Amino acid sequence: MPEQRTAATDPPTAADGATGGEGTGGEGTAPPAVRVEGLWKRFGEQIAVSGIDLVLPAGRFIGLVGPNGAGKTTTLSMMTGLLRPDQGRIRIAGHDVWADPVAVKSRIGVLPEGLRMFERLSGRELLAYSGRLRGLPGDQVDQRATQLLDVLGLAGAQHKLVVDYSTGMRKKIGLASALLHNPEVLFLDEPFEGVDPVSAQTIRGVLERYTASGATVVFSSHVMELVESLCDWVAVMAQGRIRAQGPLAEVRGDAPSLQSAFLELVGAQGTDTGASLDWLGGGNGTGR
Ligand SMILES: Nc1ncnc2c1ncn2[C@@H]1O[C@H](COP(=O)(O)OP(=O)(O)OP(=O)(O)O)[C@@H](O)[C@H]1O
Repeated sequence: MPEQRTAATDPPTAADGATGGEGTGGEGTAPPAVRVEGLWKRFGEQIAVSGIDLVLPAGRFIGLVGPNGAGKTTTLSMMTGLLRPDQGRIRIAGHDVWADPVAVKSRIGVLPEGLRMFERLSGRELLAYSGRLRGLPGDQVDQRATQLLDVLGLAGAQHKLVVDYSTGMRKKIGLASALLHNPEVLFLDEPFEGVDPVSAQTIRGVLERYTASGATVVFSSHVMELVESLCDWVAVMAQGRIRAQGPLAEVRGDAPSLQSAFLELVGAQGTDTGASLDWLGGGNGTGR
């Protein structure tokens, strides 16, 4: 098992200008967007999340990366109040997810994995429903919904039922719904999966603009090139543990790319890349 990258696993200090004491209220000392302490989750014999600590500063574009089964979705589900931890504490912008759920839910937007939506609503009806559920006035919901549908290229499909949307369209209407109330922190589980390059570029633009205004995006992905080009902060997870966290450049270290740093951090270098599958391909007519 590789060692943790010590410099990058230390929580950021006030000197980073990124975080400070929890709700101390002083200038430049806003609480981090997310603070996780001693978080555990077990499913039967399987430990999905193994006592992790994380500090994700506000105003950053943050990537949570890790191989399949690392515990990313489980962690995001606990951060957003969708799954109760066995042990540990999570605070969003200084508010405890389980002790103060209303304060937390009003501050976050969530695009979960395998998003369940009210599929018999049209895209526009779904946004109207989400906005009203968030307590926004009707005219504001209408205005924001129109703008989001336009920007995300869904205006032409706004009256179509969500059940008839493609995978990418579902991601986009889910994102619109998560952004409608202008949350402080946006959690996205694999937001670019199934999204075409043009739509991905649009989503990217929307998210970059959103973080530039001081909001925080936390998203999970396996696609290192994407994380490297979008994020300024990353947390690397493997086997339920945090292997590294910190500014992208620090986590990447001397490695030529985030991909190489990632392989080293998760201990996947030298993994069998399929050489043992010597029967595969070649068209030699044997063993088929
Ligand atoms: N509801 C569940 N019941 C049993 N085991 C679960 C459940 N949810 C997750 N796990 C297990 O917990 C571990 C972490 O899963 P998780 O979905 O959090 O990983 P992930 O990093 O999001 O993976 P991927 O990138 O493949 O989506 C895996 O071993 C998974 O099988």
